[in-house]
Amino acid sequence: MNSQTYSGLFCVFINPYKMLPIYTDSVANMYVNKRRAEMPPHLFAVSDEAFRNMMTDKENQSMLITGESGAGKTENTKKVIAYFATIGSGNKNQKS
Ligand SMILES: Nc1ncnc2c1ncn2[C@@H]1O[C@H](COP(=O)(O)OP(=O)(O)OP(=O)(O)O)[C@@H](O)[C@H]1O
Repeated sequence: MNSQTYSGLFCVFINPYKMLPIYTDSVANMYVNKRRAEMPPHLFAVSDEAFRNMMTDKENQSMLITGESGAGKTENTKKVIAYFATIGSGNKNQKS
């Protein structure tokens, strides 16, 4: 089950209110250095794009995480930070 889809630049997320195995390190590694179209819609794809743009353009990046109360903003923000920690710590899929 995937509760995420794209709408233009946005990744739309429906809060599943249950723990899905979609935020594991192995899933994170699958999104490293991938184009959007190569993988199913995911917060990690947006995160990876921001990270790559930061590294390529040497510019700070912003991510807008918005939604009504209880939509999952806090949880998703934590997942984004965890993704940056995962790829920032280096892994076999990451280009130097
Ligand atoms: N990705 C997720 N998977 C499973 N459950 C989730 C997920 N994201 C959020 N939830 C559930 O929804 C609840 C509310 O999420 P969260 O606190 O992130 O919302 P919020 O948008 O930050 O809310 P508020 O604006 O009121 O602070 C969480 O406590 C959790 O139970």
